[in-house]
Amino acid sequence: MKINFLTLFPEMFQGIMKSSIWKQARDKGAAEYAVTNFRTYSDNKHNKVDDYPYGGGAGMVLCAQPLVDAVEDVTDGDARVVMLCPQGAPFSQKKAEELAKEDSLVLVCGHYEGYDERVRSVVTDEISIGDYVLTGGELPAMIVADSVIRLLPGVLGNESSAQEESFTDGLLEHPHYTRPANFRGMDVPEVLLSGNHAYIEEWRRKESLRRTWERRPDLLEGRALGKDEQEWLREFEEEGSE
Ligand SMILES: C[S@@+](CC[C@H](N)C(=O)[O-])C[C@H]1O[C@@H](n2cnc3c(N)ncnc32)[C@H](O)[C@@H]1O
Repeated sequence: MKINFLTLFPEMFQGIMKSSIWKQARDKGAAEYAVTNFRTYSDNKHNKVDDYPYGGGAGMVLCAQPLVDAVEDVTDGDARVVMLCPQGAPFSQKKAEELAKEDSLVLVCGHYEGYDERVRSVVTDEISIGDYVLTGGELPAMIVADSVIRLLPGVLGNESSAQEESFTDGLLEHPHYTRPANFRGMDVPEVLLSGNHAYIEEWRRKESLRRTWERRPDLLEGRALGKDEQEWLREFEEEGSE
């Protein structure tokens, strides 16, 4: 299996690749590793990979361009492209077993406030390692890779075998967008370009609820819903049944 890590911090992977099961897997020819700094794909003259969020707010957002170009360059068409993200599906042994059957895996490590929403256009899977927020996707990528590597045939040998962030207020965070306003035909929602902070705030609360309803309905169990939230939930349910 070839595992390619896309990261802004390649040095974080140096130790682990030379250690323990990771080293054994490589020595046995079961796993091959590549670590790619996606900053090298930036088409910005200063190699910038992040920008301010449309609609305002704290933190920086990873731009779509360098990441999408990097994914497209390192994949051979068949690779599973895994985005490490607190909003992804909870990681499990079952998922590790599924990934271990692949020949090629790309693990995308985010940073800052996360990704421009349009990075998702080149991603096949989104994985969260738990309901907490880490600084970057490097440790989660190592966790995912580690659980997969040890399942590869022959590797184990004789061994028997803050305020708006996700979960803070019980919901997943709303989608993010940064420049450009149109990326490969995908537009930033109009409201984020309006400059109207009240509308933007309302859109974010609603999309935060929608995302939670869509992805983690368990988080809504027992939640004391506000009047507007009840209304939005009815709206989502109606849209879903159309
Ligand atoms: C500070 S986090 C961004 C969190 C995002 N603003 C949110 O609230 O959903 C930066 C990066 O760390 C990684 N990360 C943080 N927590 C993670 C988790 N629980 N599972 C997987 N990746 C995580 C992701 O790659 C993410 O893009």
